Amino acid sequence: MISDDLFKEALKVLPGGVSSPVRKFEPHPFFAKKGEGCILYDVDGNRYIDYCLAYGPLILGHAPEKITSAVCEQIKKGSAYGTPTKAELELAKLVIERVPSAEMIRFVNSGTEATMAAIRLARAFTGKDKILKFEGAYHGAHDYVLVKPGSGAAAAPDSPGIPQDTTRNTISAPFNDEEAVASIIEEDDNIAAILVEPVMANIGCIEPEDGYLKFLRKITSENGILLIFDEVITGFRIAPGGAQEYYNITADLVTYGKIIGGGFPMGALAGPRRLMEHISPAGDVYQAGTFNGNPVSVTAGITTLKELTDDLYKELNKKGEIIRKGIKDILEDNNLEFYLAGLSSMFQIYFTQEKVKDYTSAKTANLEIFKKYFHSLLKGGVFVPPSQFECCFISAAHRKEDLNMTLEVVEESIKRAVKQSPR
Ligand SMILES: Cc1ncc(COP(=O)(O)O)c(C=O)c1O
Ligand SMILES: NCC(=O)CCC(=O)O
Repeated sequence: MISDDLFKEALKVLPGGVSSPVRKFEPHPFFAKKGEGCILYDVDGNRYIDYCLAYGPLILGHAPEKITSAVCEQIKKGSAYGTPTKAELELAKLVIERVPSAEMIRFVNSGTEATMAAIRLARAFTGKDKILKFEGAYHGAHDYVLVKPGSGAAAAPDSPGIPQDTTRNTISAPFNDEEAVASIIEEDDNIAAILVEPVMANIGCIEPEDGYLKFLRKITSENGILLIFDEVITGFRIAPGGAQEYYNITADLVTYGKIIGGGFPMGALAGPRRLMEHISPAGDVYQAGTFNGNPVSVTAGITTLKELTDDLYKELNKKGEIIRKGIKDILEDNNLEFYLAGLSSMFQIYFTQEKVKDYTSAKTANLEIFKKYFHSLLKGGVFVPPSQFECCFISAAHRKEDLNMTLEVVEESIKRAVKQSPR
């Protein structure tokens, strides 16, 4: 059966034909058959150089041999125990080695669970109710954070089904705007935490302006507010110690997901002992899960972190530079002033001439051009997330030839998309 037929079948049994809204695009998504290195194959016989990489976790590419064999060995010994394991202790230590601010860690099953637990802990610790997040930031699909969210939820914001009593405790501010945050804090002494994606990667890829994270650190410390870095995307991607290391800022709590599970379901919440010891059963802030610290995910996480050496990060950064320099040249050669964003092994082109620094400027992007660009890339054998408001990722498995081939397809696709779209 080909993707077209499978999608028709899927629509009958899966809401929207998919298991997560970001996966849907017109006329229908392709159905994946297998992934190998940086290549994703579909059931229709196509192959794509993959820059979606399952939305970020696959930093080593699809099915890396070391992970596959470690995981297979683990599965033979059991897939869940409901008891502690030596492996989760090993992963905890590996994270703590890389992330100096982390003295303790709680493993959960997703980024969503991690931010939910972080918020609960922050509220319990500070005795305050509200959280401040940023417009266009996505922290998962739970009630506390679906206020002006990014990613797929940007198209359908403020989901029905969330009590106003919940969302009234979530304030959002424009990113990279010091005054907005300062005035909210001045007027409200009931803020438990600022929750921030240090690099906003769910509305494309927006870096913090110079000094912005430092400002957040200072204003939170001065006002008894916890600073939570949501590093579900940046964690173990932009540096071994994530955005805390990259920008040299120490957050109070950090949430992880994606890469930490080595391509398997996992999230985590990490921080100093003084905070983490409030989590049950050490403390009374309840957090639990049947699959927390699942040995299969933990094994994949350990194997992945061990592969992520300084040399590998250098290589990944170099690949990011090749792609970004290549796209910059394409834009210049064609007299196009679109905004190119990215760092390390992350990138996105915004089809706008504005400098993108927050949700409002990101929203000036021409989505018609993006759609044409996306479909043209797909036709040329390059898969990126199907939304202007997601980020593209590069893996250790992408080779120079893949990057060069990609740049050819990108050039053709940008030209075609612009030509076909009235501006
Ligand atoms: C920054 C950030 N936080 C949290 C999440 C939620 O993670 P998950 O999809 O694993 O629940 C995501 C997912 O994309 C994310 O990008
Ligand atoms: N950047 C948004 C995501 O990664 C979400 C993935 C999903 O829900 O499938």
